[in-house]
Amino acid sequence: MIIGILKEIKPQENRVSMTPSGVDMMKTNGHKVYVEKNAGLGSGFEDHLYIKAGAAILDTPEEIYGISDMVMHVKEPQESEFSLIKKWQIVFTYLHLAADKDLTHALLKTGSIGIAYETIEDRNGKLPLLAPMSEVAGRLATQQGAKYLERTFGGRGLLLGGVTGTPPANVLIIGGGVVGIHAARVACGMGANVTVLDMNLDRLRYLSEIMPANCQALMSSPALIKDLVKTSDLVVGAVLIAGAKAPKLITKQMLSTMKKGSVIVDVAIDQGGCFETSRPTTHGDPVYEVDGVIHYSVANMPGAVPLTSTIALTNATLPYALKIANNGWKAVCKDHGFAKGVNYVSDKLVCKPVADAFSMNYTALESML
Ligand SMILES: NC(=O)C1=CN([C@@H]2O[C@H](COP(=O)(O)OP(=O)(O)OC[C@H]3O[C@@H](n4cnc5c(N)ncnc54)[C@H](O)[C@@H]3O)[C@@H](O)[C@H]2O)C=CC1
Ligand SMILES: CC(=O)C(=O)O
Repeated sequence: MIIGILKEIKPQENRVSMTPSGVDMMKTNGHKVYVEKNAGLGSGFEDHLYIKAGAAILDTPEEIYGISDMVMHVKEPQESEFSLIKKWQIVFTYLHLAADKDLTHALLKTGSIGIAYETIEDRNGKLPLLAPMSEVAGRLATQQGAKYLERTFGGRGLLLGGVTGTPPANVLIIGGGVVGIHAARVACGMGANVTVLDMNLDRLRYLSEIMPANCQALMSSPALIKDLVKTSDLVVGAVLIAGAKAPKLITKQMLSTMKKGSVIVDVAIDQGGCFETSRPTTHGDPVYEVDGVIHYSVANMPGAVPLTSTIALTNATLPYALKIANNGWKAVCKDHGFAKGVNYVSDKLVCKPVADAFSMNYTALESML
């Protein structure tokens, strides 16, 4: 198979979808890899490393799209790329379609096959290609929250852990999955008073067993969220219903009861955000204020730390890319977890949560195989 590695063009996105060692692995398996010029630069991989591993470098995205059977990205294709995507080309990347109707329509028009990292499941129903970036984003959520609580960044002027004789900050984390646990670990390590909410009793039991004493894990409910936001200094939104638009858990009215200068970090913004007042921001302009509450809602948080994120991401994506290249996407769909990653085939939406998000027609993937 011919695989094309595109340079990310989303603002301040410095990750890349394959490392030179991934190229080497593809080559060993008999595949050809083309890498767009300088695609790996932001992650510390110069073109000569890709050439040494066996890739050829092409100057433009036009050339990469033109020659490849499968293109790989980190983030969703941007508007300038829609006309370059070929019919029946495999587009393997994060797509987050449920958050973006225009993107969904644009990709369906290309006639390509969209396989989303974030909806592929493993045999335990977990999301192995989302997890590494959720680990990064969870840790960053607390790091960014702590920063924006500083007075010079517009916050209340509170140190997350406090110091001797002063109270720590109250951190509320809604969603105790991968993002949630990593956000909680960092906040606990910094000495904050942490509450994690989830709907899944098994997950709450696990969190209660392994988290330190300054973390309590509670059953999520609208009433409890309404109550807790009033005393929270930092709130992290970390819920997910796989593939679907995020539920809105903090309304504008609830926001108005929060302390001025408190911070909310909506990590779930890539699925539309779980706070009513959230809108996507960028690393260049990451925050805005509503009712005196600082909102941080960058949709590609791991892009801030590409040296860590690229390695973590490609460790997870490469085995799947290799399976697609070795067997073809249809054969890999015999694995039901992988099949969940296929979001659209030509002009048909085959991911039900995405179809539901926009009341669009859903086609069962089986009928396309
Ligand atoms: N902004 C960014 O750069 C990034 C965003 N994300 C996003 O972060 C979100 C969370 O991802 P993960 O932690 O990997 O998902 P996950 O599936 O590991 O965890 C989600 C948790 O939310 C819980 N949940 C669902 N509804 C809830 C509710 N109403 N109240 C409380 N908990 C609820 C689930 O039980 C689950 O434990 C996703 O939207 C993901 O796409 C992930 C990585 C980077
Ligand atoms: C998960 C995702 O969309 C990201 O890492 O940017």
